[in-house]
Amino acid sequence: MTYKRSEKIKHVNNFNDHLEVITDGSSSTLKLNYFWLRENCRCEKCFNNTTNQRHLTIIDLPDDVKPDSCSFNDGKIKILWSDKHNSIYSLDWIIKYSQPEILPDPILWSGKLSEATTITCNDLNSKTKVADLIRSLIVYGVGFVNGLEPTIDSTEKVVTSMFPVQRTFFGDMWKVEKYLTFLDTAYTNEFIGAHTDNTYFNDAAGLQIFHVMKFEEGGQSLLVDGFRAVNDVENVNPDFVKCLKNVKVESYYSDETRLITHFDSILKYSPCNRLNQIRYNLYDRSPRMVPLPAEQQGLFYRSLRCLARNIQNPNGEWWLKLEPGTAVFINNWRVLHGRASYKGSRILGGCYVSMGDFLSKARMLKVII
Ligand SMILES: C[N+](C)(C)CCCC[C@H](N)C(=O)O
Ligand SMILES: O=C(O)CCC(=O)C(=O)O
Repeated sequence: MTYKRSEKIKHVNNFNDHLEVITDGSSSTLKLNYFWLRENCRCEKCFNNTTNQRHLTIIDLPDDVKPDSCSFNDGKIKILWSDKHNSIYSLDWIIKYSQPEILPDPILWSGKLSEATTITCNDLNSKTKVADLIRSLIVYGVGFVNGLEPTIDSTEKVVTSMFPVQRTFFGDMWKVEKYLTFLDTAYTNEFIGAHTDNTYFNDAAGLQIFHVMKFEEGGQSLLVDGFRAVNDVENVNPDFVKCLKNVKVESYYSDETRLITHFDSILKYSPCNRLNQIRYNLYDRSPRMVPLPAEQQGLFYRSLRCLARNIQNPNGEWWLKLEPGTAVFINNWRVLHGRASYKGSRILGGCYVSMGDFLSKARMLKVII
């Protein structure tokens, strides 16, 4: 049930451990736990309105706190609590924090995606245009910015006009050629199949920005909607999706100076059980399968192979040629990327942006409310 903002209160009823608020904008009822209301009092004694942090801690309050009296008018609910504290709550605040954040719904795609938003460098001063790019990254997982100079500086300027760059051991802005600066296929001229990055980090980058600044032959880019592939697996066998959601696999990066590993599931879901992230990288997956018992590894491999077949389904692949001057922005929690092998010189610039910083910008521009 999604409540609209600026609804009106029709009734308020007190129950043993919660308040029920009936509004004129929706058929159902808001059920508000008394302790939740009391510990979220926004008066200056309970809450620091400068730092947006609570003053009180939950053990400061009696377990059985409940209203001695309760009234409402003009979109506000006033409560005198049994601990003799007075609180005032706005209905808009209650509605905002009584339901999940509202994001644009994802739209699954296969093959060439003409609906992805493209903006130009000149659009970066427009909140509306930047919001369009961000919306495309939530709805489709892909967006483009063109009009760049074919340089790292120009790429950095475009990205940092919207988001801070996420630093990893690869650096802040990276420049990728066929020299093994790091021990990864990306730093060769070989084919790379569809994958998401950073499965060996706890916090996989939310965005990956690629700008092919120079190329000679080959090196086309591949994009695949990971959420579409998961949907296809669900249609084959829901138990495979459940397995990929529950089994945690180890990924790793190893070179002479570092060994980075991280255990996590390939599919991760939001608290509302919506697919929130795919962490799929067959290249960086570690041989270590424990603690998964050997007798359960058969189901895991059947599940992963089903996902791999759907990811590698040619009908779902979008092959595109990134030209110097155009940067592709990829939602690395949803869309997989890869590239064809190439000959001669090729220079790829880019960077990561954390999912936290991306979603924060989306909230500031009201793409998420
Ligand atoms: C993007 N950049 C070239 C810096 C990293 C390339 C390494 C990607 C790594 N296999 C991963 O999946 O995280
Ligand atoms: O070279 C490319 O276009 C992409 C390389 C890649 O897959 C990566 O850096 O994760």
